[in-house]
Amino acid sequence: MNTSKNWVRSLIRSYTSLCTRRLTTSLSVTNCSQRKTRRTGQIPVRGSVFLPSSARNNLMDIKALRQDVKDIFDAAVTAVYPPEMIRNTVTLSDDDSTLIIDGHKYKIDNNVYVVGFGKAVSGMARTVEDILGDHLVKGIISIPHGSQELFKSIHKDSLCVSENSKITVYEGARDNMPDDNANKAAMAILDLIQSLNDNHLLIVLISGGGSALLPSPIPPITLSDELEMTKVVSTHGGSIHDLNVLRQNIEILKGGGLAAKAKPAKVVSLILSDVIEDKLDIISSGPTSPMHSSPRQCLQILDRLQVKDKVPPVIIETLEGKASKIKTSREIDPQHLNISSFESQWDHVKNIVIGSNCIATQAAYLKANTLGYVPLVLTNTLQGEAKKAAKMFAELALYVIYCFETLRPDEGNATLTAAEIQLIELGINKIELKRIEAATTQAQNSKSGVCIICGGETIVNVSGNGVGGRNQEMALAFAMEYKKLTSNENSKYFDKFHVEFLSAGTDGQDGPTDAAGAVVNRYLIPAALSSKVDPSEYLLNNDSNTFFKLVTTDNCLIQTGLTGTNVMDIQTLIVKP
Ligand SMILES: Nc1ncnc2c1ncn2[C@@H]1O[C@H](COP(=O)(O)OP(=O)(O)OP(=O)(O)O)[C@@H](O)[C@H]1O
Ligand SMILES: O=C(O)[C@H](O)CO
Repeated sequence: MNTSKNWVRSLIRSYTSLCTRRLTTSLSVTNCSQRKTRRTGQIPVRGSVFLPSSARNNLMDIKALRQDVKDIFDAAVTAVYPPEMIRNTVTLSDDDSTLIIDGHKYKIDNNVYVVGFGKAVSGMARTVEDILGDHLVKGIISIPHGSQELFKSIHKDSLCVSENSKITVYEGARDNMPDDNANKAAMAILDLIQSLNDNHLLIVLISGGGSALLPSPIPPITLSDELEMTKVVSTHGGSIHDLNVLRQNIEILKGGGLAAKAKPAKVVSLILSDVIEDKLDIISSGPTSPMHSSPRQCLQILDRLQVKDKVPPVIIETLEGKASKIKTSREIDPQHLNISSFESQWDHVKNIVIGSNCIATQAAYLKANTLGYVPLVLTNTLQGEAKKAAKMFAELALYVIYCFETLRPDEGNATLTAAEIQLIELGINKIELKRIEAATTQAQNSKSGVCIICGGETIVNVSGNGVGGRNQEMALAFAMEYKKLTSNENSKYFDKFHVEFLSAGTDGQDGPTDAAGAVVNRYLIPAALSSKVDPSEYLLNNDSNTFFKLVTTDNCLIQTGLTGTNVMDIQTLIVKP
């Protein structure tokens, strides 16, 4: 047997043994009682982390790769910058008489109104007003507390409404929770839209965070009942989908309510999606989208989460009352459904998604291509535990390395079996594996690297008391997992590859930190360990941000500042020989 085949065999053996070991290793177990003795809540800082000398020899390559991965993320965020997206979608005809929105024409004559709610709506509103000029009669937007001041302080004035704006700005929903200010904004919006007639055009600006910024409980439910329900559902395992289905059924303006109240005015919604699969009824609870849920489904959600006795009784009574009487469009027997009358309820409305995670990852793809990589968008629906996603990315990095290595003519593809099994278990399907393999072949032929791009939103069940976010946690977990996977007798083969992994939020803020996310490579963990900093302690304590702040010579934190947009998170993995 020739030497290269021996090498492959030993690689299979060590890979398989690693897989077996991994099944019995748990990264996520946290011993809270141990940490109760810590007074500060964070692991004490033991010194800074410096790059090892092996890394310093490769410094130029490492720096270039890190810059590339950051540039790819920047390109993704820039593509969904609210003013750009609005300008790409909305134009005024040369004679100033027609507004063209996504190809649809609206005759206008000083008869346009604007309402909006969401974290990215401020910049959208500014641009719409700039385009409309005198055609805009009046507007109201509801945006997060302190955002105008914040955008000004970071010199992003184009994200703030102008000084003499006709748009009234309400700021509220501290900590993404419905509050009095947001409720006042919702009631002002309700008054405005109810005053419109069929000569009016209403532009609705919607982005993530809009649900909390537009609370409009149907009496006798009160704002505090709604707040209580929001807290209970989100702290008992309810997803944003669960929460927004409930909101659709207990609020005036959600679940299509805004579009219904604005009738007979024409309604055009410009939507920046922050949810998986861009579901219109879920983004900000779908104020201008047909509702696909019913009170009965709401009761089932509360049953599943086992919170029926924790939610204010008035909400349960309302839902039960409605469930006994009302049928939604979905519950009506299709044979008896009068399709034309259902559609006519909606023919005054157009919902247009102007920005999404898909658009952002597409821009990342183009940038990676320009930088000479072979790019691949793997998914826009990455979900689940951040640590589990990290494991998947580490396995993917290894898989790409194996593809690069086994593409050598005399080595066959035996090594892929163990890697494939592991990745399939982690949710990557065979077609995706084939796409990665094809990209690697292309990279091999063009002597470049592979760049795998993903988007979506993961979760962290925070059990520690450190400071971090889901993206920083994923980046740290990736670095640790990659180190673990490659620390065997074949490590010198893995050392022939540069691996750079970034995970960051497009809104520029990852959890309650001032970073958008983090970028890591294989030097990080050895550097930390040799500086007597144990990364696993930080990971267990959900203290990724503190950990990355220690890495002083190799800036791992992505610090964009608030970007003014929000289309979930982006991950980029580069593997280059
Ligand atoms: N110490 C921590 N380590 C890791 N993750 C954390 C930590 N503290 C909070 N998080 C996570 O941060 C998330 C909240 O952060 P963030 O505000 O960025 O998300 P969001 O509410 O989904 O808003 P958006 O969709 O606008 O990003 C929570 O899901 C929580 O799991
Ligand atoms: O506001 C909301 O409901 C979430 O951000 C999803 O759009």
